[in-house]
Amino acid sequence: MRDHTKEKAMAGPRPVVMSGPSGAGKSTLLKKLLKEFDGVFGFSVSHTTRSPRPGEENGKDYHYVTREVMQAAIAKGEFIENAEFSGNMYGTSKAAVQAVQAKNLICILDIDMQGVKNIKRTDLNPIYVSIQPPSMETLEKRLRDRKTESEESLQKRLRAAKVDMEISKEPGLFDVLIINDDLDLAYGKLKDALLEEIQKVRDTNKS
Ligand SMILES: Nc1ncnc2c1ncn2[C@@H]1O[C@H](COP(=O)(O)OP(=O)(O)OP(=O)(O)O)[C@@H](O)[C@H]1O
Ligand SMILES: Nc1nc2c(ncn2[C@@H]2O[C@H](COP(=O)(O)O)[C@@H](O)[C@H]2O)c(=O)[nH]1
Repeated sequence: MRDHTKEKAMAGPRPVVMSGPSGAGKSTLLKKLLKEFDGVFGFSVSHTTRSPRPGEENGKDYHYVTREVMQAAIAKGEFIENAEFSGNMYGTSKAAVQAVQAKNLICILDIDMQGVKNIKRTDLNPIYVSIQPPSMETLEKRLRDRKTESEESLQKRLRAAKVDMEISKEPGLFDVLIINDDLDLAYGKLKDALLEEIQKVRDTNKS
């Protein structure tokens, strides 16, 4: 069967992969982008086996599924990438990316470091953006203040963050590395990095 993900990836605007430690501020920044650039960006809704947090919506923030359902879908080849993070499964389905690309929008993927490495093996050809916290201390404070994690989950995320912060320094792994200290400054840098792609979508939509 033909893989339409590949055809669409080549035809439309380049997707954007946002990665970085849990708590660095990826969701905060991408939500600002989606709000300011309505009709330019679309979010790739991942699947996860973790439970929804208060305020999260099934089908909007994630597709919340059981491990059995997710494993079966992976076995059927429905996922571009998948990973185990902090005791749960996460993955990007082909359908999630296609849904955004079919609307000719810039597809944003919020994925962990394993996801980045796996996407590198595909021909999705995204712009790779790493969002990093100013320090481990700030990251821990942000995660604690967010009040979404148990102590066990928090410790797992902090351990993963240390590894992520080291690997993200690897030359050539990311196109853009943003330290999210002051939110407005970080958001400005993110917009600057994506300006060319944003303009392309706007030009296409005008014509
Ligand atoms: N520049 C900033 N200054 C202060 N607080 C921030 C900043 N950016 C984000 N935050 C806060 O830090 C917390 C973590 O941010 P966010 O949830 O966006 O991180 P994330 O990288 O998406 O995490 P995860 O990978 O776990 O989903 C949130 O409570 C958010 O409001
Ligand atoms: N490899 C993938 N990683 C993903 C995906 N969706 C989210 N994530 C990453 O998981 C962690 C934790 O997310 P949280 O919502 O539980 O805080 C975070 O680093 C996300 O970037 C995915 O589809 N694939």
